[in-house]
Amino acid sequence: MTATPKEVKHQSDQPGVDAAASRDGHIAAIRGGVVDVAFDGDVPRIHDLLYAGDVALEVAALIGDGLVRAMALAPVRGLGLGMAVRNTGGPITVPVGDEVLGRMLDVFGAPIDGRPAPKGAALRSIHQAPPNLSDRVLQSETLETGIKAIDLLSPIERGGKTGLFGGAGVGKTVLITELINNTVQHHKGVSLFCGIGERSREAEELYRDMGEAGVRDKTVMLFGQMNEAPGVRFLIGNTALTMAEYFRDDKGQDVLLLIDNIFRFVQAGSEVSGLMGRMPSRVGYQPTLATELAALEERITSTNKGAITSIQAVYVPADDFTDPAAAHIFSHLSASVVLSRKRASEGLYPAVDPLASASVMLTPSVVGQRHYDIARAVRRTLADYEELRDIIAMLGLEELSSADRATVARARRLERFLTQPFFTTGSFMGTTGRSVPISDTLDGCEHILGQSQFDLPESAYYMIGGLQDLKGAT
Ligand SMILES: Nc1ncnc2c1ncn2[C@@H]1O[C@H](COP(=O)(O)OP(=O)(O)OP(=O)(O)O)[C@@H](O)[C@H]1O
Repeated sequence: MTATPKEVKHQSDQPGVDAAASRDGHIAAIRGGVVDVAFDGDVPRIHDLLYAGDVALEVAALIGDGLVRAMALAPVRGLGLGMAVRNTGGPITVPVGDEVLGRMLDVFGAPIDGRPAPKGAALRSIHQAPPNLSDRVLQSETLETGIKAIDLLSPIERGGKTGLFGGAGVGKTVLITELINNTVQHHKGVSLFCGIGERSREAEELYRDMGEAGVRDKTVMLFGQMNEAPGVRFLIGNTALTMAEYFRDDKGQDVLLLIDNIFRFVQAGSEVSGLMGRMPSRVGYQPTLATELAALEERITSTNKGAITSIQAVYVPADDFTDPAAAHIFSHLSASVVLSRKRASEGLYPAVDPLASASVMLTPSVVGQRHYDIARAVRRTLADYEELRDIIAMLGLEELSSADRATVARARRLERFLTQPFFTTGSFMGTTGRSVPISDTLDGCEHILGQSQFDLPESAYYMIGGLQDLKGAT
């Protein structure tokens, strides 16, 4: 490693280049969001922050002969070959502490909410090692969300990582916003929202929603959205983790970390990798996909000082769950809520696929025997119904045995009972949201599973809260 002097001296020794102190270099090549910089004196280290004018660059590879390859963290418009580049001599640092609460910040921890920069906060490098294995703790407690399908079939682990998987437009963002609405208010510690590569307007909407819900002052919002350079989308997760780690390690607080959308982090890594000249691997992804993802995901853990509970939306390209990005993300999670296009197309929101969603929490020792048995019975009934669907399509419902007909009646009511109106969609659905305690969800499912004849039509079970709402329908 090269020691770099703290002060930057400017001296002109090249025509057209105004700064060439031992720490300064000049642009040798520009390829999209990747810039090669040549240094005559000290060569920067990996992760050092460089500036070409006011465009920030982060060193990603050392090529040799004084040449480094860096990711641009802003549009490279205006940069030219030979332009002077200044090495700051250290990595990106961001403010950490209570000063960032209630703020909307970018990858540098700089404000994007129009208010002055957080003052007096300590600065910390965004690149940190994950905690030692011996410091990690596993918890066996669930985080109740009030969303029936999730609490019943894929309970979220407190201090664990949950993924919300789904293709385009099946309701990931709506679900994560509802989870914020239902959990942030009751959460005792702080919450961090990290927006990666999604629409910029969603950031603005969320900021307003948080203000309206009165939870903004215990929340930090970080955004590297789709209009930003791939380098920003790649690093914003590290910025969020650095702030989360401060609350966990220095303040001993519990942190709720919501990420929308972790797939965009992988995608940004693949954009950068292509520009860096690495050969693509499976399905065109970067060869370093697994290590890049692990470097980020391994930092999201709970230690004996505090817990980080994370909920991550995962875009699944072309609804293909075998996609390497989706498969790798999956391997880091303790619960996965899978959203299905078929359910969304039938209006069964939230479009949770009851057979594909799973959680390590769904064991009798954690959720209790009754919950476990009901969840299994619900799955079995829905799986049986899936098998009967083809027969019904070919021969009609009348050809089924009376036992099978009862299964179909139960399954169709369960499917509808597991839908629920959301608070966050109230404005366009014209309904008020419902948060359902798990005890009501269990009672409702148990009731449906125990019947073979139903007085009420299927539609009575659609978009309600607990069974009390059903009584209202009679
Ligand atoms: N719980 C719900 N209740 C009613 N409508 C919903 C619900 N969830 C999703 N929708 C409908 O589906 C649309 C898409 O949802 P959303 O934007 O959350 O999808 P997404 O999976 O995040 O999509 P993208 O991948 O494009 O970001 C919403 O605008 C809404 O019309």
